[in-house]
Amino acid sequence: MFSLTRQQALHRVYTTPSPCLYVSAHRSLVTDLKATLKSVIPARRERFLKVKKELSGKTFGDEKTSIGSILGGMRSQKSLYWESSMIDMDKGILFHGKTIEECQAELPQIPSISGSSEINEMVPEAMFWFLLTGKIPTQDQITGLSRELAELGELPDYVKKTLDNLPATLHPMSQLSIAITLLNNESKFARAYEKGIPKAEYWEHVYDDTINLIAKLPQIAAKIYHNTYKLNRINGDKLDYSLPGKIDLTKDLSYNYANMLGMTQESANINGLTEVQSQDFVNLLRLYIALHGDHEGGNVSAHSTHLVGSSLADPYLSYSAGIQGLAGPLHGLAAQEVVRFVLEMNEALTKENNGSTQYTNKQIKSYLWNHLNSGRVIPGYGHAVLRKADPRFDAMMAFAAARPTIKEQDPTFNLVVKLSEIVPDILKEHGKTKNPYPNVDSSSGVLFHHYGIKETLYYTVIFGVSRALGPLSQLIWDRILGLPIERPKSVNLDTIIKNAK
Ligand SMILES: CC(=O)SCCNC(=O)CCNC(=O)[C@H](O)C(C)(C)COP(=O)(O)OP(=O)(O)OC[C@H]1O[C@@H](n2cnc3c(N)ncnc32)[C@H](O)[C@@H]1OP(=O)(O)O
Ligand SMILES: O=C([O-])CC(=O)C(=O)O
Repeated sequence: MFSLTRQQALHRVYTTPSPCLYVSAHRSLVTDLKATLKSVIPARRERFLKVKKELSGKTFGDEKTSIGSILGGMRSQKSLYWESSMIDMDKGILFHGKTIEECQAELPQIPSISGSSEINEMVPEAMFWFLLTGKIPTQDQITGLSRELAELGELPDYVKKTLDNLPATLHPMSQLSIAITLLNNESKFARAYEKGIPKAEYWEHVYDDTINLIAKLPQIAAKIYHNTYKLNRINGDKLDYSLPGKIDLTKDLSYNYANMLGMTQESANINGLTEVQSQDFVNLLRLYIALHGDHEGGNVSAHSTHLVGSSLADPYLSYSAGIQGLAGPLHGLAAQEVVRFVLEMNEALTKENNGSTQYTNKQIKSYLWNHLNSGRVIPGYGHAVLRKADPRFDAMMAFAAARPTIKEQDPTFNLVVKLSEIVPDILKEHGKTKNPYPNVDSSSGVLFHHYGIKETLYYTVIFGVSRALGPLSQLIWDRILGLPIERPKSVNLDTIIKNAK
């Protein structure tokens, strides 16, 4: 008698449409594309979820890949080569095997001007040098690199003009990706490729483009901030697009970024910071940009940069793709979402308390439950790889702890700290999140907020200035090592079912 193999039986179970779905698809009067799509969704969704539920634990044929991984964002699948950093799910990020504390102790810092803040931080230039070479740079090497970046920092006119003409309503991250894409006009790699250079020479041009891009990011970012939020209207309708501070060739990248934002004593000092506060803000940028530079290869921004670069698109186009991935709320945009969430919660609970900010933990918990029950995530919590509090979160908190006035004077900061004590237990009780602890995005925006950068939608742009460090250093290595175009195989549900083992 004809008998089905186990594979065929499985295939039949998952491919026979349920009678009611069959009927409803027949009955619908399909008149346009969207309606047609709508009519096929229920059966296809039901089948997908059934396969996901029942076959996730199985492997695809004789391969090690689990079906859960194919259908679930390739979580924990080892399929990318990345040298500069690796996440240990309990220890957090290790840069060439070194913890954040070790990097802070070993990487060069830039001493503050005397009379100002005594606490200094590692600088992004040193982190970039370390990520790219695996070697700890000397102070002199860093001074030289800072100078080189400062000399390349000025934007070409066409980039400035394009940024000046973008609508202020355009999200700062979209502006950032546009400006980076425009710089493809400068690409030495694209020009050299057009001429036809040997593969062994690719990396040198990718290196030059990378340095040029990293150098220009602070001015792009400062311009986006001023164009979007701080434009001065003069003479009625004439707009002043100039930045409140310039690039100082003797200074490091973070100082120059702060200067162009107008946050130093030497610039317009737009928020009226004291000398110590503006030194601290520069140090905040140094720490933040160094810390956020790399988080192994699988995160969306790093992976997008690597993927697009694998087609031999130049570093500008590749990193612009990375920026677009960073702009998603489950990734870098969480930096803005956290502060928005905290401010909205504060407003709602203050209102509920008839104008008093002395609301209770019980009220906070109930607010969090309402938020979760409405199907939304709590921004700044959870992680795809980490299974403990993000050590970058701890490092940012340590920055704040070393400056006691932050805690003494800033209720928003204190609310973020309070949430970090309350949310993990709520998420554990909620029972879905694999990591209920705060990630790096919980801590960063609120510190920028503290120094007067209150425009929440801007925070991820600062992330974008940083994230260039790791993915672009890996891109240089991709070309040194001649890595091929990335092209994994995709499979449809029928094939998955047929091959489930
Ligand atoms: C720099 C960075 O990118 S750090 C991450 C920044 N992003 C955020 O802070 C946004 C909030 N966090 C999240 O959405 C997630 O934790 C992510 C995107 C970071 C990781 O996603 P995943 O690896 O899929 O997490 P995980 O496996 O724990 O998810 C399981 C379930 O818990 C839910 N979950 C995860 N984190 C949270 C959270 N913070 N709040 C509520 N629910 C959550 C997921 O949405 C998922 O629900 P589902 O089964 O209904 O789809
Ligand atoms: O690693 C991730 O998936 C997200 C993250 O924290 C980062 O990219 O910094």
